[in-house]
Formats: sequence, C-alpha cells, structure tokens
Amino acid sequence: MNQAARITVVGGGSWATAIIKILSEGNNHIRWWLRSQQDADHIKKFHHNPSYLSDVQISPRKVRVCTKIKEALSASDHIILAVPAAFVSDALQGVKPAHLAGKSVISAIKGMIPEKNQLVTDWAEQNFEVPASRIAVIAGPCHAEEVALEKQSYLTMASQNMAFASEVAQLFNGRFVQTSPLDDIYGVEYCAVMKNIIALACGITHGLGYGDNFQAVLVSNAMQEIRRFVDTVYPMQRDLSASAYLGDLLVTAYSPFSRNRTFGHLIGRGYSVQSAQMEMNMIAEGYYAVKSIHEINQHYGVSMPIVEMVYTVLYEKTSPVSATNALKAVLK
Ligand SMILES: NC(=O)C1=CN([C@@H]2O[C@H](COP(=O)(O)OP(=O)(O)OC[C@H]3O[C@@H](n4cnc5c(N)ncnc54)[C@H](OP(=O)(O)O)[C@@H]3O)[C@@H](O)[C@H]2O)C=CC1
Ligand SMILES: O=C(CO)COP(=O)(O)O
Repeated sequence: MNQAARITVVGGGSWATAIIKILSEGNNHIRWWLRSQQDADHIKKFHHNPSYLSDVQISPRKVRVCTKIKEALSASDHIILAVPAAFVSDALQGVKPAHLAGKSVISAIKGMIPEKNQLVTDWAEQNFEVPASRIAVIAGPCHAEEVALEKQSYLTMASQNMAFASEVAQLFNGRFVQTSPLDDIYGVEYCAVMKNIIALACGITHGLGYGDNFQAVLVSNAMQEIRRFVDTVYPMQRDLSASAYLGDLLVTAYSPFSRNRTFGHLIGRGYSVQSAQMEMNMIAEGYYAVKSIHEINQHYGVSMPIVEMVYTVLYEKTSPVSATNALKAVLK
C-alpha cells in the first residue's frame, strides 16, 4: 500500500472545501488552514464548514483543522494554495522560504497576484524559493458545488516536471474525479486567468439581455483571443481544445455556479462594482485579473477586444451598454 501523503490545504472557501472532500477519499493526512477561528471551531465541533459548501462532511479522522499558518505548513510535504490570488499573500503572512523548504506547492488558484501582475506559481517560486520542479497547478472545468454533489469531474495537473504532475494527479484521482498530467503549467495558468475575464463578459452581456446566439459568438471569439494572448506570452505547442483550456472556459461561461459570470450578470443588470461584490459572498477572480491582463498587455499589444470591454466597464466606468455596442462591431 502507498504511504499516506501529508497535505496542507490553505484556504477556507468553496474550492478549498471541495479539495478537502476530494483528498479525504484517499489515504491522506490532511491539514486544513482557515483564517476564520470561528469557522475552524465550527468544523472541529460539527464536521462541516458553516460558510461554504456546508453539506460536505469533514472527517475528523482524516482532516486536522488549524488557524496557525506555520503550524499548518510544517506538518505536510505538499502545500495546496486555495485562496483567491488577491489574498494569498495575506494568508501566507510571516511565512519564509525556510518554512517551505523541501515541500511542494500546488496552486489551485485561478488568478494573478494583483499588485505584481504575477502568476501565482512564479510568485511562489520567487518569494519562497520553491523549485519549479516541485510546483504544480490544478486546472480544468470543475465547480466546487458539483464536487460537493459528487458529480463526475475531470482535473488536469500541470507542472514543468511531468513526474511531479503525475504524482499530484494521483493524489486527486478518485471515485468521482478523474485526473491527468500536463507539462504546460504557464499555458493553463494564463488560460484559467483569462477564462474568468471572459465569464465576466458573458455575465455582463447576459445581464443586458443578449441571448444564446450572441453568447456562442462571444465564446468563440474569446477562444481566439485567449489563443492570441497565451501564444504570445508563452509560446509552446499546445492543444487549446483540451478540457484544461476550452473545457474550463465553457464551464465558467455557461454554468449558473460560475462566480465570475454571476458577478458580470449583476454588472450588466446595473449594479455598481461595490454593490455586486457585496451581493456575492464569494470572490470573482476576473475582477482583479482583468486589470492585471490589461496592464501586462500594454507590453505585448495583443488584440483583445473582450478583455478591453470588461476592463473599461469595471475600471473606467464605461456603461455596459456602450462597451458591448463597441464590442459587437468587432465580433465575427
Ligand atoms: N469555487 C470553485 O469552484 C473554484 C475556484 N477556483 C479558484 O480557487 C480560488 C479560491 O476560490 P473560492 O474558494 O471559490 O473562493 P471563495 O469566494 O469561495 O472563498 C474566498 C476565500 O478567501 C478568503 N479570504 C477572503 N479575504 C481574505 C483575506 N483578506 N485574507 C485571507 N483570506 C481571505 C475567505 O475567507 P473567509 O471565509 O474567512 O472570508 C475564503 O476562504 C480562486 O482562485 C478560484 O478562482 C478554482 C476552481 C474551482
Ligand atoms: O474555475 C472555476 C471552475 O473551473 C470556478 O470559477 P467560476 O466560479 O467563476 O466559474
């Protein structure tokens, strides 16, 4: 029998809770770090997260909950980051490279470090000196809510080190989740960031009353936009029709579970950014990502009309109606 893996999950939101559920299926020793003492106490006492996916049962035999980050890290060999990118530095406050020495870092985050416009894996490598060969990302179309319901799902684990990607894929493979390894870590990371922005555009236009005909054209154009951008910033032979790329775009563009689409929909319905954020008790990564991608693209100059439409609505107060009218003219 395989030795039990020692894994720490950092984050108390819906994706962290779903990951805990997936990993609890296997022979793993799991540490779970949450920032909320109240939620941690509740999980210890009642064996479920009161704030997110509260139907998911947490086994106290397999999962040890704590709110002290260094203690949570020290217990494990694999560290899974599952907080929104904007808060990951807060979550790892006080953590030094020595605390992560000899450990691997697996990012389940689909966003960029906003103040640095940096991919999370680059940030982990630079800030904590984790070698690229021990860094992976979790990609693919997979909503936490469907994991909670044990609906058949697929994940792709990407790393520059295929042996490590396979090791991580094995950790997550189970009864209702099927996994595969991939070597295109930057490609899937950028695509995951981009698809959140596209979901905002889908939500905005849906909120304005556009239908399925328009959305199909929007998503097709979005895929071309993603291809242009990713092939420019990180050229490599890749099949963008694979589920880690196209599948992730489709699920977020069409699913009612999508945080980014829901956020965009509220904006399209006339909510301000602040009131849309208050209306949702979850984070839409695309809100932060669109600023980062817009700024990164000042350097590359890739044609990205959908990203620019979302950027002008969220950061330049252009009305969703006029931004969409301008976009309509360039879609094919
Ligand atoms: N949800 C999903 O289906 C999927 C999500 N992802 C990605 O996973 C990541 C996490 O998203 P998700 O779980 O959905 O997020 P949620 O919106 O469900 O949860 C947000 C989490 O962030 C925490 N948080 C908020 N502010 C801070 C802060 N200042 N410092 C530290 N922590 C903070 C919250 O803590 P608290 O509860 O204490 O406020 C909560 O744990 C994102 O990058 C997302 O794109 C990827 C695939 C699927
Ligand atoms: O990336 C996700 C599912 O694959 C979750 O993001 P959304 O909730 O915005 O769709």
